[in-house]
Amino acid sequence: MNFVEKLLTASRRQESLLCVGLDPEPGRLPASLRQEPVMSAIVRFCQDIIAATAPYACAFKPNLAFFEVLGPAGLQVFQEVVQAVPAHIPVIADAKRGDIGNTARAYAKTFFETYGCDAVTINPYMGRDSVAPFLEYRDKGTLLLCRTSNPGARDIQDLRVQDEGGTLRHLYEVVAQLVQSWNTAGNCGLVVGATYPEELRQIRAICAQMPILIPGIGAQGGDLEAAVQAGVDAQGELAIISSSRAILYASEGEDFAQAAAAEARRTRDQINAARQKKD
Ligand SMILES: O=C(O)c1cc(=O)[nH]c(=O)n1[C@@H]1O[C@H](COP(=O)(O)O)[C@@H](O)[C@H]1O
Repeated sequence: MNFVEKLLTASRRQESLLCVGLDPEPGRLPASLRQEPVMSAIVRFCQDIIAATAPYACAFKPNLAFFEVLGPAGLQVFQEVVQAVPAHIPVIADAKRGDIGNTARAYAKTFFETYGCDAVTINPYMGRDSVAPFLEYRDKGTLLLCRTSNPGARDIQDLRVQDEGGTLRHLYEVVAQLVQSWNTAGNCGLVVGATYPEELRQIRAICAQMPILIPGIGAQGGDLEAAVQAGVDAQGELAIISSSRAILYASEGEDFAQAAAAEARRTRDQINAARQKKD
């Protein structure tokens, strides 16, 4: 089963477009976990969050920064967290890598083979040959940054450049067009912030059948309904609406897992309501 099939299967089974982001911060763990050594505390925190929110999630997205910051043992923690995700739910490694060919090959092997992730976020800035080693893994997903959720996204991604046909377009539109042409194996996706629904709508029009990872709801304040309606495909699927802090830290007390489950369920239901409204 390739990434898109696995994503659609999980999404339909769970009736969910919600991706739970795993961005664990030691300072925000509940008091009881803060008594434990930090590595085991983070593993336990993520395991409990995964178990509590899995019924409402179509994917999990651990962000490497929050594991790498822990030092050498952080990658062991990352591995344990990836392994805690139920086998039927895809894991998206949020790594935002991008480098020359042999380095990219090592990154691809790291995320797809060493850690067994289903997809990885990649920065397309270095071009086709830097992405090619990821695309060789036909059953895995390569999700390319297109129009990110942060305010500075416009600094570079909104520049007007000529596309292959000589038409002036925003750089993010040209990225979407290029990724569409790289998608011969059906294993590409895009990353577009929920904070920019109009840009998301334009990108969905260019890449009608590609999965789009959409972070920026919750803590970043993106308009959930607008993002869902702009981001889904014609069938109301293939949008991966991601939220990290709003779910992870729904409660900083001992009831953190129940609170995360309640927030995940509420978000999943809001997303589904927005999907239905679009019909
Ligand atoms: O690639 C990403 O996931 C990503 C792209 C983007 O444009 N904006 C964005 O916030 N992200 C990631 O999505 C997560 C958002 O976290 P919350 O704002 O806590 O929901 C973080 O891990 C970000 O690194």
